[in-house]
Amino acid sequence: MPLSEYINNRDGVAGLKFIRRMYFMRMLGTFLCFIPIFSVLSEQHHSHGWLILLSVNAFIWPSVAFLLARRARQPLIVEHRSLVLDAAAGGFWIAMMSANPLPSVTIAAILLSDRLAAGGVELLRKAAGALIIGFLACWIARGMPFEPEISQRTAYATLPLIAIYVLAVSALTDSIAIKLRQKSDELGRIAMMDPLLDIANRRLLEPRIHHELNKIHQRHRLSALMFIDIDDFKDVNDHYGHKVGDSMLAAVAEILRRYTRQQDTPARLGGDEFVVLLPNTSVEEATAIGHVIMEQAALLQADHGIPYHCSLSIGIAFATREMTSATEWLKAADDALYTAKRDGKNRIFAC
Ligand SMILES: Nc1nc2c(ncn2[C@@H]2O[C@H](COP(=O)(O)OP(=O)(O)OP(=O)(O)O)[C@@H](O)[C@H]2O)c(=O)[nH]1
Repeated sequence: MPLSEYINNRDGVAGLKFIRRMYFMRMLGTFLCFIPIFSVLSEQHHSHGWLILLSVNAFIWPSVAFLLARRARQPLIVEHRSLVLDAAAGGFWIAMMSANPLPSVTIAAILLSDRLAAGGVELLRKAAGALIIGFLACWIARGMPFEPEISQRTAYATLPLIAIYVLAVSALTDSIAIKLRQKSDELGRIAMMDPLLDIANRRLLEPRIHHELNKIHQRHRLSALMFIDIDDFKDVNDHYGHKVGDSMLAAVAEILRRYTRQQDTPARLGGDEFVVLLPNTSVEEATAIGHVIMEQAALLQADHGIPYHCSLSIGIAFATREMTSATEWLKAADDALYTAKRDGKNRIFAC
């Protein structure tokens, strides 16, 4: 992913960070390019004026480009323009060096690969065009000189550019890759969570149910699926509004998080329906957990000021070796819940 795409997805603070990073990279790049270009120009006895212009390009331009981007309404567009300008300047200095091969090829390759990383193929195309135009304009104006000889001094002067800049670009790319990985992990986590309550959703629950079924098929053990539904929840919404309904859902989710064990997976399926996967759990243990959850829900009215007595119906189903899918097990738990509701609500039915 090009840097610009990464930055486009981020807020202004991160955009500013990007501009700062580019400032550092431009300072480093122009300084490292300055050394071999200065070496060639002085060997070719260019006038002081050109050496001063080179110094301005190397030491003043990076700060100007940084300020332009910082003050711009659309800093990224301005920064991209500066990157294209950098490429044109690179072409110009290559022509001024009479296309001296080692520094010319090194500078062109670094400029172009850097632009590819920063703005993808589109920026690369623009930068390559600017580099060629900058080069041809200056080269033709100078009578198309070519200087194939490389002095030892220029060869050594090019080495820091090759070594240090390539390392710096790799370090920058690595730090961005780490950030992208962290972002992707965070997005993965969000995708598995219910957007309203801080609790797992079906996307996380179903693979876990499937995994548990596989375990049950491998070695015989008892595991339960608990289906929980708030009784007459529609009345809560109708009488007290959705906000109170939402607080009740959040409070029930909190109870499920607190009163289930570490190996359990409490999740919200949708609406006022919750499911808890209880691996390696006996009938007594599952029923005891169900009772604790119901007792805590009954306390919500007094403890959390929820203006409605909260009662729950719970259906518990144990996996059988015949069950092959999460859907089958969920259906068995849903059927158990239906029985609890039908028998008068505010109760547990286990099968
Ligand atoms: N506040 C709130 N309400 C929701 C949300 N999602 C679904 N609901 C409401 O939850 C209610 C679910 O009601 P049901 O489970 O069908 O019926 P009930 O009133 O609970 O009756 P029983 O299940 O028979 O006890 C509906 O009124 C939905 O509009 C939500 O995120 N927030």
